Amino acid sequence: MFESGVTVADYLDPLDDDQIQPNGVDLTVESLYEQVSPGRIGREGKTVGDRREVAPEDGRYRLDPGAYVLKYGERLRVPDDHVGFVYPRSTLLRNSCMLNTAVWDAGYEGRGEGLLQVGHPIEIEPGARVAQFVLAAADHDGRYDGSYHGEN
Ligand SMILES: O=c1ccn([C@H]2C[C@H](O)[C@@H](COP(=O)(O)OP(=O)(O)OP(=O)(O)O)O2)c(=O)[nH]1
Repeated sequence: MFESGVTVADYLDPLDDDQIQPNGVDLTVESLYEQVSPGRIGREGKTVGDRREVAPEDGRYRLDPGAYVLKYGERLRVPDDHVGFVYPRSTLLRNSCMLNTAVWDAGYEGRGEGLLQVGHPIEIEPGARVAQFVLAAADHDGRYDGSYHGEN
């Protein structure tokens, strides 16, 4: 079962009431980055490549097609007995863009990141709502204790 937006709101900060949706809570864009050096995924361990922050122009990001790492504006926590998912706002899809996301583990806490893929030039304002976080009831063995715990 998925929790209601009002319940999900208990696990995010900061938050305005207009971010609370029927089935989840909207996430905003805090900052965007272009990756400038390779990362690595080994059988043991991982590294994330270096990044260059994208600067807004006249109060908005003017994004050409490409891949951008997006840092969300809200710090969130995935409570016990739950798993989190982030979905893009459909307006992104309708504008030929996509936000790629992964699983948000029980016990994770932090200001997470996603991959914004821009298929057609788009303008996005810093602080604009771009995604929605939902929480589903779930069994789990242990809690997230990886290197991204408490990030950002
Ligand atoms: O789109 C997402 C999905 C998850 N997370 C956060 C929450 C999650 O609990 C944590 C770690 O995600 P995952 O387990 O997929 O990363 P990993 O590459 O397997 O890292 P680790 O080895 O630390 O588990 O990152 C994000 O920031 N963005």
